[in-house]
Amino acid sequence: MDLDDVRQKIDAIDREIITRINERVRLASEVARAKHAAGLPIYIPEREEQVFQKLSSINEGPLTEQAIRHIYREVISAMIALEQPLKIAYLGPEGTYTEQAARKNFGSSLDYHAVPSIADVFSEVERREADYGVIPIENSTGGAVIHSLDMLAETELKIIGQVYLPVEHCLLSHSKLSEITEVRSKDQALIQCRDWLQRNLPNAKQIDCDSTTGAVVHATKNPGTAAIAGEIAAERYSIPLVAKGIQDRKDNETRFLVIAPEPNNGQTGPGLDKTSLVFSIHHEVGALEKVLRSFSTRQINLSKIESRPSRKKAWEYLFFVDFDGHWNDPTIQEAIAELNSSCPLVKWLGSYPNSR
Ligand SMILES: C=C(O[C@@H]1C=C(C(=O)O)C=C[C@H]1O)C(=O)O
Repeated sequence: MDLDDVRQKIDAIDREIITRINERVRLASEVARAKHAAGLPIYIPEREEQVFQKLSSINEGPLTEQAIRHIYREVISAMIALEQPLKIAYLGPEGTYTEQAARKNFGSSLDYHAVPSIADVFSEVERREADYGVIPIENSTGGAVIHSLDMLAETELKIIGQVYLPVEHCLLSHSKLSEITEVRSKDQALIQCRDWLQRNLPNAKQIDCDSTTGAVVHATKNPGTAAIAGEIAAERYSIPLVAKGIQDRKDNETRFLVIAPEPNNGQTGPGLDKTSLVFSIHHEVGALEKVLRSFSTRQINLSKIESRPSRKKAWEYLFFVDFDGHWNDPTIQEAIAELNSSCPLVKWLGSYPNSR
C-alpha cells in the first residue's frame, strides 16, 4: 500500500465530508429558523430519534450504530448551538453521572449548568432560567430515585426524553485499600456497591453525601477516606482509582429523564414512544386491578409501576406507570378515558422516544 496515495484519498474525502456536513447544517438551520418563527422549539427529540433510526437502517458498517449516533449527536448539537444558546440544567456538581447523561442526550455544544439538587433542576426550568432539565429517575440495581418521582407528581413540566447510562462505580482515594476507614458517596451509589463494600471494606464507616462529586472532593482532602464515583470524577479531581467496577451488578444502569416546559408535539413512530403517567385510586376492593386491566385488555405493555405516598394524606398513594405507546394513540386514549372515570387523579407526565 502506498501510504501517500491513501492519505491523499483520505484528504479528498475529508474535504467532501466537511462540505456536506456544512450543507446539512445550513438546511437544518433553515428548519430551525422556520420553527423559531412559528414559536416552536428548535430541539425536537422525536425527529432526532427518527433521524437516528434512519441512519441505523442505512448504515452498513464497519462503524457501529452507537458510533454513528455519537457522530450525528455532535453534528446536531453544533447546529443547535449556532442557532440558539440552549441552556441545560442538571443535578450537579460537575462530574456527576447526570452530567454525563445530559451530554449524551444533547451533545457537547450546548450550555450546561450544574445545580445542587433535583428540586433546583425543576425550578430552573419552571422559572425559564434553563430550557431543559436532566434528572436521575431509576437505577437497575438500586431502584427509584424517590425525590424525582415526588417532584414529577407536583410539577407542570413534561418529560420529553430519557437517557440510559451504564454506571460503573470506582473507589477513589489517596490511601491504600487497607488504610481506608471511611467511604463516602451518594446513597444510591452506596446501595449499588453494598456487597462489594461488605466483602472488601466491612469495617469502614459509610457516609451518605449529596453527590458523588461532593464525596470525591472530601476524599481528596482527608487521608483514610474514599469516595465512590465515576472514572470521570477521578480524572477531574486527580485522585487515584483504588478499584474499578465495584458495583454489585456488571449491567448496572441508570435511567435519566429530560424535562421541559412543553410536551413533545409529535410521535416518533409506531412502537417507538413511551408514556409516563401518575394516578391515584379510591380505597376500594380491586381498584388497582381495574386500572391495570384497562391497560392489559388493550395489549398495552406496562414497563414499570412504582408507588409513593401521596404526601397529601396519610396512607394514600400515587402510582407512577410507564408504558409503550404515545398519549395520542387512540387505544391509549381509550384506556385513559377508563382511568378518568374511576381514578381521583390521572396526570400525563409526558410521551417521548423510547430509545436506549
Ligand atoms: C432540523 C431540525 O431540528 C433539530 C435538528 C435535527 C437534525 O439536524 O436532524 C433534528 C431535530 C431537531 O432537534 C428538524 O426539526 O428537522
